[in-house]
Amino acid sequence: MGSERQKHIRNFSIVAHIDHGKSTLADRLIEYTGTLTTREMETQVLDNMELEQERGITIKAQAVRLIYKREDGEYILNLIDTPGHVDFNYEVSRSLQACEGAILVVDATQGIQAQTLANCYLAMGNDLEIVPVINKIDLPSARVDEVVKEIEDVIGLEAHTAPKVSAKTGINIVDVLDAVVDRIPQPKGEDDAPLKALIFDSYYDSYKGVVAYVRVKEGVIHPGKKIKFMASNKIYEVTEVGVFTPGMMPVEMLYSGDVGYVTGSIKNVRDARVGDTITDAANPAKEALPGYKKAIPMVFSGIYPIDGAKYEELKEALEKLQLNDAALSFEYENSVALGFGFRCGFLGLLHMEIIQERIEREFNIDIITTAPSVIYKVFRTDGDVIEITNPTNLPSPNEIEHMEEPVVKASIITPTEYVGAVMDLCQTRRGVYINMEYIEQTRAVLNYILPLNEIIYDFFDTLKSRTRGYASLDYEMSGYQKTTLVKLDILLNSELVDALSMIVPEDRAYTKGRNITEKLKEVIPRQMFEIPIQAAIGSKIIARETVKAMRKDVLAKCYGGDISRKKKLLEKQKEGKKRMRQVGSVEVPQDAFMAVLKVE
Ligand SMILES: Nc1nc2c(ncn2[C@@H]2O[C@H](COP(=O)(O)OP(=O)(O)OP(=O)(O)O)[C@@H](O)[C@H]2O)c(=O)[nH]1
Repeated sequence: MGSERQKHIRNFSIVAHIDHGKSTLADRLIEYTGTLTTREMETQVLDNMELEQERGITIKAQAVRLIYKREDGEYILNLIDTPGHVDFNYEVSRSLQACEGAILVVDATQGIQAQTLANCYLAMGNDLEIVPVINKIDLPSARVDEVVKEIEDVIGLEAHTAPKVSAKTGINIVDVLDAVVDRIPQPKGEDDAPLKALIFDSYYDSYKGVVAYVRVKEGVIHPGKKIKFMASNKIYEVTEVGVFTPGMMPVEMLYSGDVGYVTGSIKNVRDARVGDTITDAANPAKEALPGYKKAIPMVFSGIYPIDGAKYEELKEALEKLQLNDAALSFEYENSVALGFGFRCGFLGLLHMEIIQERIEREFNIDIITTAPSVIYKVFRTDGDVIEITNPTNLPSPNEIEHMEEPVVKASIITPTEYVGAVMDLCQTRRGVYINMEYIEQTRAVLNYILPLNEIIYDFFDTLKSRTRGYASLDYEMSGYQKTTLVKLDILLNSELVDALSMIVPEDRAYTKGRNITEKLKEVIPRQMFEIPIQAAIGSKIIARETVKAMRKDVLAKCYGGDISRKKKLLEKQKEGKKRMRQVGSVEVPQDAFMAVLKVE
């Protein structure tokens, strides 16, 4: 039946479509329960990564303990924050496993959006109690009654009694706390059973070592205890356990039902993987907690240091990032054009951009990223099937029987007036229409099968611009489909640049080749000699542009003998050079590698 203590614990997450106010609501809950003073609040506390704030999205799941006092007693509410972007669905799912319930925030001006549905289904799949909360009721454009109806009709959750709040102004926030206490079940589990604690997040701290965020399901955990990580089989002694207030506050013991952290001078996060179960080394549990939905990288690209000497540094940076990011994968790769680097696997394009930015900002390494690729399956004529994430490794056409590419089931919610525009976009991206449903006659849910390759570049941006920002997108992997694909190569000054090769559908190769050569012509600066830019399939050239030779030296601009000015100019030129990479005989700017992706 659970202990007296557990009656006063609730573990919950907040899920929502992006921008529906999850972080703002979390802040209000923190503020209301007095976990932080208003001054400490300043900015949204749960989004505390610098990058995250700039992009306004929640990336890493975090936790905070709220103390809520009301007439019938004092409750410990453990709030576990979850990310809202499709790239990070895996983090949502692992956070949800640590909870008994979830608040589903729906923006009263926007209603149900694609990720409202996706996150809600994810929570339902984890058997969580879902508490809908209608947010932004302070806005004049709020349509509370309609949104209640949408939630009831589309999701099938009772929503008349849902808290109707403004996370911004604080209206009715207490209703949310009451709903959490009254509707979300208390945790179960026995303190005297063998320890089972689920790691739902972790990060590397240079003083404490790996800090594992845990939900204790059974048993207790305290400093001095020898613990075993069931997947890695590693044993450590606990040095500290604690709770999030939201800073880390050490406590004597974590009991079953608790959410907190565990440290143990763990040097390597691979020993304490997210999703693993911690047990008692002396009295181990018979089996681990059911595994998480594993994060599988979907998008791969090469990352190379601009300065080849920084290869080791780049490796260390990736290792460090991996400590905090179970979904990031990398392996050594070698490119003729770019030298030593790494083939990295990401959840999606946003994830990739975030990693790139962190390498440059936090580790101060200038990098070149090559065109992202999905995982292609190549069925060889000799009967073997291989998986390709780097176009360079594609066997020659005569060795290929056929190829398959990954596809996703995409679900797009749009106001009905943009249905035509959305269908048109999906069509040009090789989409296959499945069906369309209506939400209250004003909006439509369009379901398509789309090649993953078509949506990893700029699908989302294009969708947004074609629907004036109103459409929302969610997608899930949906297997592989047979497609006729070819490798498109780019030659600079007649030399093949392996890092610019990409795999494209055969019927798109010509257009793509033309667009890429045109784009490269724009981004490659003039040099001392003429540079032909060619696109080729095998030995067949399908497009060509030329960068004309430079006529004047930069110094020619300096009249007279103003040395300091000349110096400045040379200095500036050196700065510019840093972002360049010598590829064969040609200097290629870093953004050329990304620019080729952005071509339609
Ligand atoms: N008017 C009004 N604006 C709100 C309310 N709640 C949130 N907002 C605003 O909506 C925007 C998005 O809020 P966030 O809390 O960052 O949304 P989120 O769901 O956490 O978004 P991600 O972290 O990006 O997933 C911000 O500009 C908030 O200030 C509300 O109740 N009323």
